[in-house]
Amino acid sequence: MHSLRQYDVPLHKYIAMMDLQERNERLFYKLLIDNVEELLPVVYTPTVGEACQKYGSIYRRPQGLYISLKEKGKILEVLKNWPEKSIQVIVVTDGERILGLGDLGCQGMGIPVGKLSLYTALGGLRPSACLPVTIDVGTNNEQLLNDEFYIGLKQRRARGQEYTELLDEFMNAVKQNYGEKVLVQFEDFANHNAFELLSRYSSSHLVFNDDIQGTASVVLAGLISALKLVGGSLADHTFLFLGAGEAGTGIAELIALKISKQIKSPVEEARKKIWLVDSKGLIVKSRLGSLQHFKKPWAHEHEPVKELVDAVKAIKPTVLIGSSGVGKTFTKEVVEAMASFNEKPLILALSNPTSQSECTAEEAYKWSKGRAIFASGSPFDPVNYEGKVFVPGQANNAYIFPGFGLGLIISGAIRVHDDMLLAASEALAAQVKQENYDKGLIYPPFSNIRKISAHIAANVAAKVYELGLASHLPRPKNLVKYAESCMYSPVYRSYR
Ligand SMILES: O=C([O-])CC(=O)C(=O)O
Ligand SMILES: [Mg+2]
Repeated sequence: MHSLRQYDVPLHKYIAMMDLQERNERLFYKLLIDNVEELLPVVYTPTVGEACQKYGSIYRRPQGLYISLKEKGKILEVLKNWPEKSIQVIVVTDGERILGLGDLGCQGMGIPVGKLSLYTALGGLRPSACLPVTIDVGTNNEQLLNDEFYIGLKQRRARGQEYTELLDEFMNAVKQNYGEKVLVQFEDFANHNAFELLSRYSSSHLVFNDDIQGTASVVLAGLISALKLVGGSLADHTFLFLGAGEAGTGIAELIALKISKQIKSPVEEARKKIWLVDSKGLIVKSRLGSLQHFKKPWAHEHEPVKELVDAVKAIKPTVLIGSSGVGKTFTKEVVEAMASFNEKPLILALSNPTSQSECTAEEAYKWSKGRAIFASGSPFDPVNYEGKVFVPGQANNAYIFPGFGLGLIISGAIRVHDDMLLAASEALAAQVKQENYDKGLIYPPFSNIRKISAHIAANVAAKVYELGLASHLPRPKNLVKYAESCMYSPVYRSYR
């Protein structure tokens, strides 16, 4: 830590951490686990975003497995080249929508690598059981196509049948090589492919889309927990989203599912409390003809509204959620409007990295005169507003996916079910303590994350058993203890 702290530039810390991961993996994880709050922003969001943007020029040693269009027909062979044979979790991207930074092509590899480091550090999966994969189908990023240091195929993205066949071959090869209990986590695909891949493989493979489902679960946890501060039940609230992509519609769907279970009515009824704004304005019935399929369920009866601020004034949400990947969109006017009709406006600025955040923590507190309950996807430092210290929470899927994955692995789950996402949300929300609420936090601190992950894993595994989707029988009695006992710890073996 002493050497790492010599670097002022976050990217230099990132490079030093990657070098350490290569040189001494145990020490890397020991450091990360013991200093999680300090190092998470280095190996993960936001620094990993900058690392992906500059991946070609900071490249030292290869990490992860690249599968390109050129390997079509030979993917199984390529998988067999990977030195580790017993893989439990694969995180895969095609780099088309890296965080809120757009198409970074092959340089998106930083994301699977970073996510899997967290699987080990936060969730206790063995490093050797984790496989980062980047599928290289080209990039439409002109700057990268003209960059001499670009590490991927220099061609525009393959689409349609060529793309589908490559992904299909990959998914089949994965199942053939590692069996049906390997978890495949899709990460940072563009909307059109993300929804399609999840629905295509969710009935044949153990698949999980972190941006759709992981984000949904972490946000729902934050909302359940925030009810302690704002009062009422979930069904008493009105939700407005800026952004109707993977995160936005994923979160909206999970909130609706939770509300429908609470009020014992169909999910269509619950959806009426939830409104989405996309780049063309409020999603309303009159736009149905031109909406992408994943937005259609959110088209409610209302006159067209173009601007977010006007949608806020018209809908009067109690909860405002930013998930569009576009920064600085929660303007002073938007936050002030939220604060004008809410005693404690709940504002979640989820887009990553920090540059894409809808507003900063300081802005949320200042513009709401210290009344907002705020959390963001990327971390912000505590804010001193008029003598009071506010600690913003980090509503990042990193709270959920490591424990969620651990729960699937220890139970030998063969499929993911939405009820498992609800189980993860409830477990996370239950970990928020009074001392956290006192600081305005709706998430527990990351410093306890391994314990939190064990609780999430246990609740998820319990649901896997309950749904009859577990293959590891019999069910362990104490699932929290069992989850803890399965976790990898970076200790040296003792030699005599
Ligand atoms: O990586 C993160 O910090 C969260 C995430 O999945 C994304 O923004 O795509
Ligand atoms: Mg992501």
